Amino acid sequence: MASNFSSVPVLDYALVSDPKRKPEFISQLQHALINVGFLYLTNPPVAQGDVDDLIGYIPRLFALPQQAKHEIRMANSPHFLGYSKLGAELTRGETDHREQFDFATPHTCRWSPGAPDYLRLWGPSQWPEEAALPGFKATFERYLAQVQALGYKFIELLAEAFGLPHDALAQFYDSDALMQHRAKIVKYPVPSDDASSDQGVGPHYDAGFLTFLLQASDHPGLQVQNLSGQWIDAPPVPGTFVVNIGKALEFATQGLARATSHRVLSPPKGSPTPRYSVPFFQNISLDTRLTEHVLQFPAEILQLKEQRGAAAATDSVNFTEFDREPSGRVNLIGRVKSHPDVAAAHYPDLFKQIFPDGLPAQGSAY
Ligand SMILES: O=C(O)CCC(=O)C(=O)O
Ligand SMILES: [Fe+2]
Repeated sequence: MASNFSSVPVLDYALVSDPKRKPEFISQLQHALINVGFLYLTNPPVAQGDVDDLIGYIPRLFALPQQAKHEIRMANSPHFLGYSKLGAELTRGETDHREQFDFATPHTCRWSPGAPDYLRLWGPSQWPEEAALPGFKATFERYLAQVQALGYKFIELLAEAFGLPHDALAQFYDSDALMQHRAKIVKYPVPSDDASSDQGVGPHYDAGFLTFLLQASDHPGLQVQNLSGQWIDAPPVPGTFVVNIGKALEFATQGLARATSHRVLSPPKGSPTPRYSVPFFQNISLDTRLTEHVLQFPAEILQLKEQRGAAAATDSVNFTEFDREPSGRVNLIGRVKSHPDVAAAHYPDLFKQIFPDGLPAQGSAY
């Protein structure tokens, strides 16, 4: 195996704006995309003041009275946006030990009766009452807009790293107003002394194009699976994002950009504080069928993939339907599996297809 990795590479975004050093960045990016599928980004173009403000809000968000969180529960939302209480989510059929709020960039739902179900996947966020957490919504929206802009820029850099014109992947997006990207604010609580599982979130791949993860406390726990199947730590590094590749981008780049399996372990028993994180998931247009967009890569770039070698078999959640179905449908199926109770309320037909025996015993709290 030519290119196994034992740590996650660190790339400095400041190089991008220095014409002399940008080629260095592009070459490091090419290596990280093809061989690792994860990287740390230092000096990201997101105001540190906004990041710090967001980090300050997170414990207060989770400390809202249970009733205030219940009012914005995900079960209210056909868009799978809102609050999920501890243990409400499944990965590989196992309960994840995390509490979370799903928010998204602004979007007006385009669905109308008779249109495909998957157009309902995007719509407005549910925000806590302004008086309960003054300034939180504005801060988080400011943060999301900056990470969204970074995401589009990063896709251009990725195209360059793969020898394509910088706008080669623009075909996967609609205009800004028609797009929606999603971010979660997550709390991994310290397990109680008698807890049997340390699954914060089980081994999985992300679904979309790129994920930009802010590790918002100093707890390690994120682990990334290398080519031989070992779990490599990706601990928090202040001032950085962890960037990784989703299955849709892997498919769109013919496997050049590697989607890498990862998981999060709960904080150790007895820790004084929980772990917090904010993953931002960059989506592609809901209507895109990936098989209809074949990118033409230079032969010497495609060769780099052959040199990488194959990844060991993994039992992480996979997304096999990508090639045939519109991306919105692939995503909707993923959401139904993760949040069956929300699906039962809003997508009863699809729910019955996927869970013919009804709600699983766990993961049905909201
Ligand atoms: O919380 C983290 O550090 C990572 C979360 C993650 O991988 C996910 O939600 O997809
Ligand atoms: Fe993930």
